[in-house]
Amino acid sequence: MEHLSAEARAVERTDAPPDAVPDGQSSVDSLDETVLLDVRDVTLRFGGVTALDGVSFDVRRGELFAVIGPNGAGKTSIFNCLNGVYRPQQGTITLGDKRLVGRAPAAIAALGIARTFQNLGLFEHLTLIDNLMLGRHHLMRTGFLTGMLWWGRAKREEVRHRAAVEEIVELLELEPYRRTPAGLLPYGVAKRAELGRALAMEPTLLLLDEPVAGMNLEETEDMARYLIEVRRELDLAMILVEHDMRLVMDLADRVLALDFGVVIASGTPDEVQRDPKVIEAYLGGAA
Ligand SMILES: Nc1ncnc2c1ncn2[C@@H]1O[C@H](COP(=O)(O)OP(=O)(O)OP(=O)(O)O)[C@@H](O)[C@H]1O
Repeated sequence: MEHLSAEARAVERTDAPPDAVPDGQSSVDSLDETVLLDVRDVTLRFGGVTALDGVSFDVRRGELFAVIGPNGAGKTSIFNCLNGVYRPQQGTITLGDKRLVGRAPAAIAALGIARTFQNLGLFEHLTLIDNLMLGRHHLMRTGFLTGMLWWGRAKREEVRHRAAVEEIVELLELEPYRRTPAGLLPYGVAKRAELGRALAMEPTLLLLDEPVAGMNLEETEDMARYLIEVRRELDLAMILVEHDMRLVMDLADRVLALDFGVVIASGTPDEVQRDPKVIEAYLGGAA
């Protein structure tokens, strides 16, 4: 299984476009300047529909980067290009020194991109712990046959993976639900378990697809707290697609706004929030 070294995960960019580094913004200034993900000029068409039209952006190591836009703007299409489900007709996507376009979803997951799903990617009949263990499947080296032949090694590997899963359970305060089948988890907890499943993959880049969709205010605030905690504890970058503007503005370091597959603004949350094009397209002139 191919894994990136810490060095290979990130390449120094010296040709960042001027709008990629906004001036005088403390939250951005404190970020690692090293680019982890570079998306250049990506165009994706479905017949006559252009879902993404020359989209470019980059995500730095440890950054929480948000993508916003009205329905049909192209947010999900970006995620599907990043994880190999869609293949753009034009453009490049680079993670560290690895080009992603043309790779299969499993190969991209093995390079360190994990994703949470809006409608939950959990196996309902499996316990929370087993769902998290499955998240680590691609990290496990012992297959059934080698497990039979080298029982001691398989056991040691299982112990190591269970310990890693328990750390995630602790981080996300999921202890009371360890043995609960995923299908019986309360909604807010299931969304957190979904985050845990993705974290169990030990990603370098986590794609968060509407992590607070359908949540009440209390659950949303809880999730925000866990995302902050994950960020503090784990060395990973996140791309957040979310309709909850308060969450985006509170958590994101930088925001990219799309409309009809075109980038209409990018910068700090404040800059994007104030951008007239965003107000018109996304907030319908209400702000
Ligand atoms: N598989 C597909 N086949 C045809 N058209 C598609 C497909 N996937 C997306 N599109 C089109 O591409 C455009 C962008 O869709 P996308 O789902 O990426 O938007 P979105 O910003 O995620 O929207 P939402 O907020 O509603 O989830 C839309 O016009 C959509 O109809």
